[in-house]
Amino acid sequence: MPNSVSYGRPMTTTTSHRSLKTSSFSANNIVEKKGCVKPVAPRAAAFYKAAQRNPSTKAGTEPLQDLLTRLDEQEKRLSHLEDTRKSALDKSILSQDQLRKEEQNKTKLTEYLNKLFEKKRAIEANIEATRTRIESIKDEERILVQTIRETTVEVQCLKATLDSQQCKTSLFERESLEQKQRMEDTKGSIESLLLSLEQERQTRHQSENARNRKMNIIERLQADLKQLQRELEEQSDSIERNKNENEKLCQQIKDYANKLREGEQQLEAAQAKIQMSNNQLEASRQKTACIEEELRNLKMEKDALSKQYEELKEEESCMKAKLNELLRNIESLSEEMHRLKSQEEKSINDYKKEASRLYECLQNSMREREQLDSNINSFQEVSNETKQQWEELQKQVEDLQLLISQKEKQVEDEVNQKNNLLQQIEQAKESISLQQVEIAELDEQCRQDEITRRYLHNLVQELKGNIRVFCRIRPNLAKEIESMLADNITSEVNRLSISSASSVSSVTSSNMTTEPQFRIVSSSSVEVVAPSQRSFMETNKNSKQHLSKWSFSFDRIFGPESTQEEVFEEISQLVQSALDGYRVCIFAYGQTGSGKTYTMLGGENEGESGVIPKSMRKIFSAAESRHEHNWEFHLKASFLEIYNETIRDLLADQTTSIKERNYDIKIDRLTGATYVVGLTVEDISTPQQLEKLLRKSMANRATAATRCNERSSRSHSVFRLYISGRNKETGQERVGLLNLIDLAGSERLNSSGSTGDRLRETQHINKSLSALGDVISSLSNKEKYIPYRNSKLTYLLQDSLGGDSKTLMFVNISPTADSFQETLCSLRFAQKVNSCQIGTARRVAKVDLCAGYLNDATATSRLYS
Ligand SMILES: Nc1ncnc2c1ncn2[C@@H]1O[C@H](COP(=O)(O)OP(=O)(O)OP(=O)(O)O)[C@@H](O)[C@H]1O
Repeated sequence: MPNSVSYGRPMTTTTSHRSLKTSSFSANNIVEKKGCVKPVAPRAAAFYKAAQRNPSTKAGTEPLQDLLTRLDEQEKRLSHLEDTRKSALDKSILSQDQLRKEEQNKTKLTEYLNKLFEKKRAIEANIEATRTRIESIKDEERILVQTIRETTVEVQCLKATLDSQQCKTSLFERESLEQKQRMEDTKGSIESLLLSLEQERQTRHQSENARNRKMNIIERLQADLKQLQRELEEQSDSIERNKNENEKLCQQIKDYANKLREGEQQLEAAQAKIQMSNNQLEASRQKTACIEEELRNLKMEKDALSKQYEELKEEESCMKAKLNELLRNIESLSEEMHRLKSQEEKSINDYKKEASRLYECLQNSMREREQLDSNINSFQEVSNETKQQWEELQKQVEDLQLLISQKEKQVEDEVNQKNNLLQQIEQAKESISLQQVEIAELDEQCRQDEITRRYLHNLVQELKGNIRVFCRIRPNLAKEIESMLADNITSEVNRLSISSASSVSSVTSSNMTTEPQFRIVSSSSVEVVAPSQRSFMETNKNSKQHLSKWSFSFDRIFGPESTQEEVFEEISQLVQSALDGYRVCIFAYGQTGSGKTYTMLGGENEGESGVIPKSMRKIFSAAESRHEHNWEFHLKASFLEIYNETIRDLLADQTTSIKERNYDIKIDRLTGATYVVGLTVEDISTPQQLEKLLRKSMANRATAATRCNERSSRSHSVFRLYISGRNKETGQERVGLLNLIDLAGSERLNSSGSTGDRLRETQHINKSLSALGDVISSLSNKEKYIPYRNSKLTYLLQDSLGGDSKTLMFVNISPTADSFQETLCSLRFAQKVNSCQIGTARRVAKVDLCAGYLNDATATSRLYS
């Protein structure tokens, strides 16, 4: 036996231990490949016994014993290691068996994979075959598409034929329309109708022939269409067959795909098994690793075993590599399988798409066919309609013939009626011409009347004198009556009995010692009775004027009971004369509170409107009535205030610049017309516009209060209305000017008690009023120089105060005792004015160029155009 050991000669004690160690190491070296080791412990025991038997060695027994014990221990350890090695070897054998089994499995798997490859190859072959089939189907499809295209072309040709046919039909329709038109033309006369009917019949005959020819063409076309329909049906059958084949192929592809799916499943199962073997291999690897760990502890003693184990390991790694290669192969295979599968799916999808496209083509061709069918139907309908229309036309022709005969009758009747009407019109014309002559005569009479009226009016004016004075006594105001009662003055004002204009009347008072008394003797004269001598002397100590009675004569006296209407009635002719081209000036003169503004503008209540609004209404209505006689009037107005000899524009927007503006008065040298530079002159075409203008001017009037009254009473307000008229018929032109002036209060300086600014105001007022008196007196005296320039007021009214103009002055009287002295002054001033004779009024007409008044291109156009 190779594992038997020969120890030779016995060793010395000193070297025995090392020898033993060496022997023990050598024993390790004699481990055979199969793992068989000879036991050495019994030999140590024998050696130990022999040593005990030998007395010479007795002294050295104890260390030997120790050695032997250790040797025994070593031997035990060795045997233990031997056992471990054996078990490891067994395990290794076991793992080798497992590996072998795995190898077998692998070979089986390889075989299985080979089978799978074969299957795959078969599937590939099948796919290839399917592809070739698909190709052939595609070819068939191409042919089919070609056929469809050809069919489409044919259908298009057919459509074109149909279109041409439709064109022909429309031509036919047009022809029919033309015929209709011609038939309508024949309505003019029966002869032409009969002629055209004859033509129509011929045309109809021709068109019937044409229609028959067209019908033959249509029938031929219909036969062609039927033939095409049959071909289309055949093609659709072949398409249907192709479709069935396609479906079958789809089914086969589906089966192949199922088989492929099964193969994949099997492959997956094999992969799962490989995975299990891998797991087992991994487990055995772990166990081997454990053994390696143990062996590593004994690596010095178990080199041989390690070597063998290394060899095993190498083998294992080889196996692993093989296994990995196998796995890789499997993976590549599965990838290939996937790729093939995706390719397959793609080709299936492509095929499906192609099939759906083919199906769509089929649908389209079907639709086109339906369209063609419907076109044929519509064409048939159209031809039927044309037939119907033709019949209707024939019927209409008959109806028209009937209608024409009826119309002829109607025309005859109408001609008779027309002749009758013409006769009537002739008669009417004659009567109209007679009436026109009458109207012309009447118009002429009217014109003559108007001329006479104007002549008479002017004659009256001249007789009355061109400056006239009206006196107006206002009634006592409520507050005045109250204050008189409070002062225990028994006023008999309420019992005033003022006679009418014709009868003598008196304004009496029960207490004659305090109250003035107005006694209106006639419509043109008034007596003023002074208050008591005592009270009069008290207030006017230095005055020698203590007469108890004064008589005054004016053109007209208006008592307290006189209404605004009565007053205006008296002046309306004067106002109206402005429309006839006269310059008219109406003043209101009197002390503050005497009723000037009431007379000129009016009171606060309705129905109390004064001269200005009433004049405007009169002018508007007169202009309207003259419109019938071809007169057209154009009105413009300005409104200004003269305060402290300064002009203020009452129609201007009261901005600072305008307020502080110094307006200059200019005279147009050619016409003699006065105008204020920069003054607002507004067009007026309605009474409403005038009302608006008056409201604006009132709002603009200064309102600084004085002890006597408001500032408005301390300024002169001048309203000017520029009138230009033209007769459209005769071409006559007239320009008139109406000045309506509310003068400032005429009270004397001491009575107003003014000082400072108020004193200056009063001085200015007195100056301007005396300037007015001077101008009137100069005019009356026919002086060479008329002092117009002494005040702004007279300067402004220069063109309206003079020989050519008409002037009226209201002298307004307050009935209170306090105002007696002022009343007297006012009456005296008015008396003076009334005694003046300032010439004959003259109408201003544009044709009257010699007068040169208001005819220049500058001032006149500014004011009147
Ligand atoms: N005829 C009249 N009938 C009724 N009331 C009148 C009449 N005349 C004037 N009055 C009233 O007398 C008052 C003073 O009149 P008004 O303001 O017209 O005087 P005036 O002379 O214009 O004064 P001023 O110079 O301050 O403008 C007003 O309340 C007015 O209504």
